[in-house]
Amino acid sequence: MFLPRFPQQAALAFLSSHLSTYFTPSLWLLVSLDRITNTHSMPMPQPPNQESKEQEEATPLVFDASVLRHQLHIPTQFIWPDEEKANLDVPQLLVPFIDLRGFLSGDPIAAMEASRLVGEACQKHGFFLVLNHGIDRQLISDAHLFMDHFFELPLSQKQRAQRKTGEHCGYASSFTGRFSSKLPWKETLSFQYSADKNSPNLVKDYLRNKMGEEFEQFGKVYQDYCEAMSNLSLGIMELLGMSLGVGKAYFREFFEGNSSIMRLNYYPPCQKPDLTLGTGPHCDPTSLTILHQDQVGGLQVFVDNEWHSISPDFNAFVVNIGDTFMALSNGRYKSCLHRAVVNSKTTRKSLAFFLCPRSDKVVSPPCELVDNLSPRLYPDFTWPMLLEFTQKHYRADMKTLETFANWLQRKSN
Ligand SMILES: C=C1C[C@]23C[C@@]1(O)CC[C@H]2[C@@]12CCC[C@@](C)(C(=O)O1)[C@H]2[C@@H]3C(=O)O
Ligand SMILES: O=C(O)CCC(=O)C(=O)O
Ligand SMILES: [Fe+2]
Repeated sequence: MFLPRFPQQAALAFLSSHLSTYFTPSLWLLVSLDRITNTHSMPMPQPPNQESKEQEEATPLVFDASVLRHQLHIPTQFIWPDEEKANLDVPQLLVPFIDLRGFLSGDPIAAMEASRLVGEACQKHGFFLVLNHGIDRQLISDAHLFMDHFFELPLSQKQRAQRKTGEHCGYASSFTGRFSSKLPWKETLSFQYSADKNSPNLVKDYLRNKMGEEFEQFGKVYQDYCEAMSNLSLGIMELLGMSLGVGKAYFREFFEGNSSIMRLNYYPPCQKPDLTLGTGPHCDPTSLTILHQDQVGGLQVFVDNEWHSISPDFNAFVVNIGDTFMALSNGRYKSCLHRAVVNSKTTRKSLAFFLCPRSDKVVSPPCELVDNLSPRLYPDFTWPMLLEFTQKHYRADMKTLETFANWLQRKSN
């Protein structure tokens, strides 16, 4: 159900998010509030008529999964055009499983082999999996468990951390405030992480301040998780540096003190998964993404003109190159289009750590990667400049850096 902000319906929206705690799903089905408001009669499933469609399109929306899941028809704003619609049955992507055990224990031969595999995958599509990464299993399980606690809260409580217009952190139920079509079927909670020694508790403090004292433990889990992700990404930066022939210290040092973004993606079941998308096609504008998906599956990557899936594996992290690293490698390594599909039965969760350089770092490739045969592809920039661009221009193709470069050029004229 959509919760338009007309006075009478706003009251119902409020009621719905509060009463959901006490009403069982079967009761909800009987007391379908929108049907009562629109027709003053008990619900009879019907296709949306023109009038209700127009009303739906004209009013701001709230994505409340606890209510939406009982709707027979999903709102048009979530229906993707035919050429972009999800295909749930796609071939698997061949991605290397990179065993980090030897590298992490200091074995130089294992490090060479791991960097070779990483380099190969990054030239093809920029996706690979890491195993034996050294991250505590309990920490990963806790990070998933605390996601359930958060997203199962009534909407009004999650909205304590509401993402505001122009900001990229906080709680967002879909992108209802930002876009009016092709909306993703998901809720997210995003926050900033800093590896700077002067901000040791950024995540913990942010979550406690937004959500209240009782979220102390919640904050601690994600503070620890981000720290673990930051360390793992610095290790991967060593492998990337070796594979590009600039030495293992180069990118590691570049990302020390990183100022990154953590995002919890929560995809409720959708009654029409073939019409919707959990996350629309995009390239990550950030540097490196380390993703942990639960056992449900839904991540797809566009390679060789076709969507491919990456199956979930609790023991593995999915790593992908983002646009910022593509620029740092002077285009040698690919930032690849990907998306997430949803399903009709099970909620899906993923934890995404987006590595970003400290805000004052200039993104410029090392001189070893620039010569007559490989001239500079992108201008110098800082991460906050690219972030400003992606917040103002939604992109669903692989040309973000080119369009960003033109935008920078126009801005400087
Ligand atoms: C649809 C989008 C949301 C996003 C920007 C983008 O155009 C593509 C990726 C998304 C992402 C992922 C990492 C964090 C984030 C802030 C970013 O820079 O790129 C988000 C953007 C967002 O949520 O606004
Ligand atoms: O949930 C997923 O599998 C992918 C999410 C994603 O691509 C993102 O958050 O940028
Ligand atoms: Fe992504």
